[in-house]
Amino acid sequence: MAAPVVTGRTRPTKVKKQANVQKRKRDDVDVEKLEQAVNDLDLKDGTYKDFTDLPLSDPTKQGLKSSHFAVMTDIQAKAIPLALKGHDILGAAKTGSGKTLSFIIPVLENLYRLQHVGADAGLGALIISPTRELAIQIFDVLCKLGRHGHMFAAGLVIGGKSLEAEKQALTRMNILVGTPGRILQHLSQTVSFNVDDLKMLVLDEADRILDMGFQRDVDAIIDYLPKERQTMLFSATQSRKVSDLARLSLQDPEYVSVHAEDKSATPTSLTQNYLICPLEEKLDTLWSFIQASKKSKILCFFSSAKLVRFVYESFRHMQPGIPLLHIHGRQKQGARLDTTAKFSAAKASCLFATDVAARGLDFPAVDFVIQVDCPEDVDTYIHRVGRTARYNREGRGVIFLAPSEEEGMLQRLEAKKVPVEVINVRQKKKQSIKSQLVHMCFKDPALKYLAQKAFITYTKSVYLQKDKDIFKLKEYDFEAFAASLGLPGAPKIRFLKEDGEKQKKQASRQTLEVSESSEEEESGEKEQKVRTKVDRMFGRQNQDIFADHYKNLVTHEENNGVSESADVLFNSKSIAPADDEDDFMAVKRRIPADGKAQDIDEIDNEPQTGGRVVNLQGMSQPLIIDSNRREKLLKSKKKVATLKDKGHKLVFDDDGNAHEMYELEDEDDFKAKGLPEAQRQKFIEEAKEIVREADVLDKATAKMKKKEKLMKRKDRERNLAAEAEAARDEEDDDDDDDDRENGGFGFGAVNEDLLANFRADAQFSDEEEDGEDDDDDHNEAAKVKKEKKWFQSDSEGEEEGRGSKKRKKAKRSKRDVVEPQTLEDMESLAAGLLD
Ligand SMILES: Nc1ncnc2c1ncn2[C@@H]1O[C@H](COP(=O)(O)OP(=O)(O)OP(=O)(O)O)[C@@H](O)[C@H]1O
Repeated sequence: MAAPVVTGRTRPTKVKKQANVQKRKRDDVDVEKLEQAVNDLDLKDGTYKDFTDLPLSDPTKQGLKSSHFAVMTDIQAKAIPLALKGHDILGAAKTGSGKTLSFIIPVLENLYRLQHVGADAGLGALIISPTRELAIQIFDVLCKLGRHGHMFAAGLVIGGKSLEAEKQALTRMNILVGTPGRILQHLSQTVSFNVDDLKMLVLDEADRILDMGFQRDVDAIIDYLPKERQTMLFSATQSRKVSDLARLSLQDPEYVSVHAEDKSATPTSLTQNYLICPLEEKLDTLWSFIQASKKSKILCFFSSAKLVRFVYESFRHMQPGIPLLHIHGRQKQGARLDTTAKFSAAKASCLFATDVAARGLDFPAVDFVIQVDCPEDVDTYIHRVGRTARYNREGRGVIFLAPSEEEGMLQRLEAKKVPVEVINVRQKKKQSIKSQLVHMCFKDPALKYLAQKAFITYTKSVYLQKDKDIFKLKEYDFEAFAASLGLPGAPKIRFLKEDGEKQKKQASRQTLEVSESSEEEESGEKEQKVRTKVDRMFGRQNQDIFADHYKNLVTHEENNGVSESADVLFNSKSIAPADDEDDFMAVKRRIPADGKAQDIDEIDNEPQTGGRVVNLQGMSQPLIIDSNRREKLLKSKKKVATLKDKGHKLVFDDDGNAHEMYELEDEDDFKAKGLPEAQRQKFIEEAKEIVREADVLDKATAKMKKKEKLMKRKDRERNLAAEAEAARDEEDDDDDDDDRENGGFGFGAVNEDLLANFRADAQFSDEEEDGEDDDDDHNEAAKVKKEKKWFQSDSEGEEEGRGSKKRKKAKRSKRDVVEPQTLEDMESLAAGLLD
């Protein structure tokens, strides 16, 4: 049977038609037997230990064998028999305990027994994963197991790939693995994507897929699916929320929780520690740890992508002696896949990651999981730390806890049966990298910018954390933290809602405003302005490393004394120190619709309306810009350019003084020159005189040139004529008889005609010169052309040759004429030559 066909990474197998037919017949018999065996399955605990004990199809058995899966794990032994019988399942088991096979095997087997195969059958099973990497991993396991004879077409749909290519392949799919967003996109956009016959729905990391982040997508997906289906949910942190069960229309689900009675919610082979580490010492500690474990495979978790990037970039600069990698959700798909592949293959490496790598990923042989930033909850902790100590391997997890986080986090861990032991850092081995980070940030503005962003996103993440017993914003020393990142000072963060209750309600991105203007905050300006996307961008940008485009814009406005325009346009809080002297992006004045200028302070105290009138210097009309238009305006480079002053040219005098290109004359001098009309007349007369003189000179020069040209031409002509004559003389003497035999077609005849040709040419040239000065090269080329033509037209040449003999003889006498000395000589010579 064919291995699954996949989109993106296709693994087609060509199976001969006949073999297929025979196989199908065998399968039919197989299916009947299997169906019977499945019905007879004993669901008592501990009945089945090995995969061979289960009634599985031959292709699946082969797949398991070739992957060296023999003994089932607890979750597999419990969940697979139930799933084979068609039960809905809520599966919970520790990380790394083999949950993937617990749903892959039933998917293959149940569809196999239903003979839900081929393009006509449509989609039979849908497996949803919260991340692309996990979807790929599941798909790989599916392919591994299915490639030994299963005929299903299986596909992988994750973001970051060609939607069109996926659309084409989707119609043929029997099993589909994907992320919620992409699956929903296909369900709503791909007309031929048929899910009416779906038999199985699987949610891996179900608690994550069912949480707030994916709620809308998942609910929409469920709406497309038939209600009659088997549904399986798996996670290491499975919940039995009634609401979730209702959402998914589970029917009498079996709750399979194999480790519920265990002392620990984490694998027993996992050693877990925590160390108390103030925020400002985190990077020193991490660096020292990496230095001490250069031969290990380490996975470090951070709370934000910016922090991951900053630590990766800065540590890389310091050459830690171990390959560094980083992964976060903002990377491109290719880079993410590349990183996961590299880290999987590496023996010793350190991967900095966000929670995008926290769930489900099965990196082989990870030695350490370091949670540099405290996770949002214990479930996240369990998933993160579960990247090590997988399937009976040993592993170690270490979490860095700030002093204020210790108590709350330990309580939460204990409540969820996660045993962690405190450890201390050996101070002797601890290295400080603060000065190096300061140096790097000073030298490299991009790194400094990253550090600022890292600081801001970290602070933001702490602010947005729901569990305020762990994350106590006021307990952190943010100044020291900023210094530890190499920053000269902490970028100021303004939290609009300080009240704890309100924080919870309003814990969304919009409630957090970031500004580096400390003065502004201290002044307690409470007014909330409508902030556009651009405003926020400007608010966040580090002015030192603004994109060039914006830098130019700002510089230009400043240079032209319209610094207020930038600020008004962007409506941003000043991110420069609010020093009156330094008016970078500080609003000086705004002109309201009635045209009366007002101080900015007055305006700021007024309630904001949608529109605003701005007078930009260098513009003839006051410009009315409402916030919508302003945003549009800013998106268009062309329009922004129209707001800029066009600039003006300066000329420098001999002393190096700059002047306007067209400067007004001194008034007295101007008056002394008389009335404008008289001045104009005088100017015209003077100009006329200059033109007249120039004209005479031009004419004389033109005449001389013409004569010179003529002389040259005549000279050439005379020389040629002389040569032709000499040649003829020779032939006249020696080859008269030969000429006659050849019908007069010999070199003599040719030269004779050539001469005639030159004559004609000379005449032609003269005529041309009367018209306009012609290019010498052109004439020369024309001559060569005519020569060629001559040599080719035999009869013409013969005739002309004979006719011109007399003329030639007459001119032979003039051959020895004295070299012309003057123009008159030349002209008379030319006249003679031309008859
Ligand atoms: N029966 C088995 N025999 C041998 N190895 C197995 C078996 N089942 C699973 N494994 C291996 O155990 C590892 C972990 O399996 P899997 O990724 O399915 O765990 P999981 O429970 O899904 O973990 P997580 O909760 O982190 O997603 C894999 O490398 C897998 O190949």
